[in-house]
Amino acid sequence: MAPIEAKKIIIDTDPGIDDTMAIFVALRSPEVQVIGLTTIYGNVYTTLATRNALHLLEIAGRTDIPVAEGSHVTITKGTKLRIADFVHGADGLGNQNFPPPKGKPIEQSAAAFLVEQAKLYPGKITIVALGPLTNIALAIQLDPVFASNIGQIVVLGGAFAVNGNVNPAAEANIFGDPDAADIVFTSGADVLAVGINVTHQVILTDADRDVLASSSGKFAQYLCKILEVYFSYHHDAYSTRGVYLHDPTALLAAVNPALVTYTEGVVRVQTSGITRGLTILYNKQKRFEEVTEWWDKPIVKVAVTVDAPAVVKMVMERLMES
Ligand SMILES: O=c1[nH]cnc2c1ncn2[C@@H]1O[C@H](CO)[C@@H](O)[C@H]1O
Repeated sequence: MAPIEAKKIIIDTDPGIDDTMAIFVALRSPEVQVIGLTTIYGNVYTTLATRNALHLLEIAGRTDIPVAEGSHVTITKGTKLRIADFVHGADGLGNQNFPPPKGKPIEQSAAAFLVEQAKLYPGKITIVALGPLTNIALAIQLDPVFASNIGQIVVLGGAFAVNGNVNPAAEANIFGDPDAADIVFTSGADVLAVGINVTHQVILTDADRDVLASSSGKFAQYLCKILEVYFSYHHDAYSTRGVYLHDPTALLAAVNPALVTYTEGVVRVQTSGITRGLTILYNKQKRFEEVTEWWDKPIVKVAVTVDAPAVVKMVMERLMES
């Protein structure tokens, strides 16, 4: 039997402590081949996201993987960005003051890289989008066939029928660029949204962190250095005893789709007002009298359940390998 070809993935990322976990888990997942990282603002500004992405690949010994720098502004050229340094530390990596990386990003922009790779491997590439969706929306605008060329876009974002984490309406990645998110959700691409309604079920506990700390694995050791800021933020902001594994859950949904179940419908994003960033899924159960903003838009997938113990187990096992 021919060996199963590893799924090609590009991680669009704003590292970020949980981004770091997701990137490391991806590099330890034989089911996928990471063919590039593209960077975006969110947890940090884009320049720092690029620096951190290069640094993480150097830590992992994977400088063969290209990093393409993404947009510094929103899709509407907005420069007033919301940066979650209070969740990840000022450097995005738990205030560790790591030395600057030796490597450089490639010349191509993130959007151009995404377009090129989707053309090279039509239907074969999965984008795992861990930050605001500006780069993906730019790729959609750059190339009219990008949405059909791309295999799947797994979006870590949205708060479907639950409160957000920026405010009661909005989840951070969608709030970061709601216009871009609406472009992606209505593009016709195969989109799977993994929202915080799902990722808030996946918790790495204080006890799990102790187990990680006892591992001599390179990734486990590195993570234990940077996790403190993420844990203390969660202890202050939520009453959970542990941290949410947002980005690793989305990544593992791409690695093994059987870890989540999903429903299908049309997703629109509120782009203005007090509910800016709100994600609303129309489940197609009612035929409305009126023509709505949802009616003629393509269907996407929205995750509804996750096998949380399996996700935590995979994250732990893969991070603890030496
Ligand atoms: O409270 C928060 N505010 C802003 N960003 C957050 C918060 N909690 C987690 N994240 C970051 O945003 C994504 C999930 O929404 C995750 O990538 C996480 O790192």
